Amino acid sequence: MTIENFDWKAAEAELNGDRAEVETIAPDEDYIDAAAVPVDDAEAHRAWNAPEADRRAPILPAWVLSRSGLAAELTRFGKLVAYRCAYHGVRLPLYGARLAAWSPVGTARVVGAVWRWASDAEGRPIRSDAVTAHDYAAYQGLVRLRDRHVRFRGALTITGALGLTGAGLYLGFGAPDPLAWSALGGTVAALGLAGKPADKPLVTRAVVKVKLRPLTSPMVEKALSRIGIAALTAIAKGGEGIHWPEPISRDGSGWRAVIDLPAGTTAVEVIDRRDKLAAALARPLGCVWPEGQSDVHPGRLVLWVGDTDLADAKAVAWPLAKGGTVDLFAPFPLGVDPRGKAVTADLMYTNWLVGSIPGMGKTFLVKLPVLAAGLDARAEVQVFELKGTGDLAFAEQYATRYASGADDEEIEAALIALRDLRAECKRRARIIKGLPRDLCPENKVTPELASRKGLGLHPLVVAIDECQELFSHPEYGKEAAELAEKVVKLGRALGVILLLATQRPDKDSLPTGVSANVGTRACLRVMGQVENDMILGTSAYKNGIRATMFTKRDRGVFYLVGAADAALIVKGAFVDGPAADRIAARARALRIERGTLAGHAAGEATATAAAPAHHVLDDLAAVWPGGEANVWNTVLVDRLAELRPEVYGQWTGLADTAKTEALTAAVKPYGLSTKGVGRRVGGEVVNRRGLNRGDLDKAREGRTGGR
Ligand SMILES: Nc1ncnc2c1ncn2[C@@H]1O[C@H](COP(=O)(O)OP(=O)(O)OP(=O)(O)O)[C@@H](O)[C@H]1O
Repeated sequence: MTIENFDWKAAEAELNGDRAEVETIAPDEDYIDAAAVPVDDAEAHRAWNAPEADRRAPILPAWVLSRSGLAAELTRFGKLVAYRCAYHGVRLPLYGARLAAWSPVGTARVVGAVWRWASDAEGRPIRSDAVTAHDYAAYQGLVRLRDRHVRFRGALTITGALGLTGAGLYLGFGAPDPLAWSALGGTVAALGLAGKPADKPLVTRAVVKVKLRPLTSPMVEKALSRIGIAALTAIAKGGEGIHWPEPISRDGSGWRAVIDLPAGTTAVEVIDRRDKLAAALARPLGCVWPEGQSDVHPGRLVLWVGDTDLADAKAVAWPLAKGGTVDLFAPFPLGVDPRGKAVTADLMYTNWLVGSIPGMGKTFLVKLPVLAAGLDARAEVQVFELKGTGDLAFAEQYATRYASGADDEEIEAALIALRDLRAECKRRARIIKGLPRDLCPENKVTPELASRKGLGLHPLVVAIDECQELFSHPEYGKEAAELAEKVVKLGRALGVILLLATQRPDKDSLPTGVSANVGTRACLRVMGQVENDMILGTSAYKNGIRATMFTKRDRGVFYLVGAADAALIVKGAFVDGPAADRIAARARALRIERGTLAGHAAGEATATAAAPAHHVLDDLAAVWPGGEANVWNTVLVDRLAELRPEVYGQWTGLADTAKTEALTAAVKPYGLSTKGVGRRVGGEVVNRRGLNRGDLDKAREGRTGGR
């Protein structure tokens, strides 16, 4: 059966098992095709056991669950109260003057009201009626009633007046000043209020409420039909409509609408016209955030419309600014999404790339992982800020290497660091290879291995801000690019993390081998597709992940790719200079306590030449003569000197006893001690101090004393 003459009613009846009479339409002769296959197979429909997928709505809105969301609401309320107090506070003299001006009228009104009450004025019309009706008996009764009222009320009024006069005299002549003035102020205010003209307000309004309308489906449909996408424009003319898989709901400080666009229209097309959508919804651009949900299908659009412009939102506080430490093997806080929900990111097992045009908050963003690494006492941090403004100078307090400047000297320091990083990667790879499977099941650094002092597998985070200065350097650029690519590819699993930030993401300034292999990408505002894809990854732009849509006002706002399954829009936490210094001081204290403050932070000169990373225990294992259980120290010292003359060469000139003592002292901090080892030399047994291979292996596994 072809699509055109498919009988839905018949098929539905058949699917429902109804045996109703169904009229069959004979297919047009022209369409008869012996080999035709039914497009909609009722049998297959019936047999298909569709998997059930529950979509559960959250029990509580996301902002209630997020500390930052809640804090944002409370702060907004607090600020409103403070603003109102300030607004009315400065107008108090004006309000006082108004009350004073109205108080004579108020006095007249109060006196008049009391007079009318005391003289029983309200009974006057009834008494007049009795006179007019010549009803003398009723009149006499009313007059008696009036006389009783007047006597009683008159007495009360006179007593009240005397009381007030007495109080006035006391306040005027005997009372303490504050009481007298308060009473005067209160009386004038009360009389002023009594005399206030009905059409004149005492206070002017501090906050004129602009009532935002909730987001409704007709509003969204109308807006979508006006953004210039043919299939959406056709909705208004009766074309295929959009579908609503979920009701429009409150989400954080905004509305969230989930929309299935007409068949063949993608969310990316709408994202591309975000400005037009904002105009059609009559909301500021920073309030309108369309996103795709490509894991469902490319036509699924999630439209979030905030109450306030993200660019106007207050700077986001960093939860670790006031206290706390970080475990780099768990995510650390980075900022909030447009809904106010906290966003976290990982630093372990993933390298970072941050990019944007100048002045959008790149360095502020780099601060966060650098500070987070600082707050993990195990981590070693190296910082190279190649702009020379000292934006990351806080890290000097705990970084083992630090350089700030755009001159060859600083650029070379970064290159040397990369060389050392490659050597460090090799060393770590060798150590990890040598570790037993149960200690290192996945051939990568685990939190336990990173915490073991002495193994040298601690997290090593190296940040290079304005890395384009290094990669585009005529002399060092090529080597740096090769090294960075190797480190990015190999270091991840070994706990060596590279954090690169650039304001010029093109292929000369950011080697493609590096940009293609980075796991976490953050892109603040960029101007074009090429830069966007350089930072966020190939096809990001095509898939609607476009940092080009951020405006000049969106400082600190970025697309984050790689931290979660989907790309996220994030407003980064804001840590200013003094706050960064305070956090860095905490990072330094953590290292002092752990005994790992070293390098630049400890006042040591930063390595200017590539000093290969090494460890005496690893070196001993490397030079150990094959098949020997016990080896003399003297033999080992000679072999070590051959392996690393620059380190152990100083021992070669020593006498045998001195050599033995030097090695004994060098291994002692790691719990390894020498013992007597007998060897037959020229037919005689010679006893000297030496090491045992089993002891060495044990010491390598659980050694202490280093980082
Ligand atoms: N998360 C943020 N929230 C609010 N404002 C921010 C945020 N991050 C940065 N800014 C603002 O943006 C300005 C520029 O930031 P930053 O110096 O990090 O820019 P940059 O991209 O590194 O610039 P350049 O490339 O010139 O160094 C800062 O002075 C700050 O006021």
